Amino acid sequence: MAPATGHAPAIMVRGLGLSMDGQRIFENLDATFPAARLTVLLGGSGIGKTTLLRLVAGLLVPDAGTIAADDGVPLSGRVAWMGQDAMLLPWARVDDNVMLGSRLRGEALDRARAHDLLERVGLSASRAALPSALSGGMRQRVALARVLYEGRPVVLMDEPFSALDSITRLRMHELAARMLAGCTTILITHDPLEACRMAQALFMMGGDPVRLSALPAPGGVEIPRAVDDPALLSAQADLWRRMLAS
Ligand SMILES: Nc1ncnc2c1ncn2[C@@H]1O[C@H](COP(=O)(O)OP(=O)(O)OP(=O)(O)O)[C@@H](O)[C@H]1O
Repeated sequence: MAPATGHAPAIMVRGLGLSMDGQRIFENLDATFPAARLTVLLGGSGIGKTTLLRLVAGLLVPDAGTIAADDGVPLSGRVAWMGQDAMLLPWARVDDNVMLGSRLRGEALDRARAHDLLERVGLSASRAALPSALSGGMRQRVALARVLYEGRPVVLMDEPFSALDSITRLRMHELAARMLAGCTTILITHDPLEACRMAQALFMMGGDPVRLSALPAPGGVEIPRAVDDPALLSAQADLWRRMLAS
């Protein structure tokens, strides 16, 4: 099964300006998120990472500037979102949670696709369960299946694995990297290991006004990288130094 439908565009942010409650968040911010790659976005707490993702998702409207796909087609309707909280409906079964988007849009439910995705995330046996019967890691796997069910070429992930234990997190990296191949993905994380395992492009957000600085990703587009890869370990140490210095 293809991981996503539609062309995965590059996303271009140009001259972005935003203030909220009298506080300037962005001023003349530029960034380019490459097509069909997983971009990791790092940066200190409160710098504006989630706000940038919300702007890309169309959940917020900027005061100035543009956010556009490089193919000229509007981003609207081409974006899926996954956050730290799985945000499952507690009264709906796992498979119904995966198909929630179809139900909300009044479309036919693609049960076969939902079940296939649940199998791929290792949750076939739980597809009729309620979310309350699942662990945190299982809930995040349902959320991943739901994002993939949407088949959108652009996927925005706001610290999706941060609430998971470290082993489950490593497993989620395997799954997400495999299943998001071909999508234009932006992943926010505070975890240097996650950044170095997953990034095909890596940006650090910081400064006043806020800017995005490109950092070298550990090399190669094959992700996730092995936790003991020397290039990863060296990049991770470098990231820790940068984060401690910022
Ligand atoms: N709805 C809102 N109204 C007013 N200010 C907001 C709103 N949402 C966010 N902000 C402010 O915008 C700034 C950026 O917040 P944002 O959540 O984007 O940061 P972040 O980098 O994602 O932080 P963290 O890593 O802690 O999640 C913060 O100063 C925050 O207080």
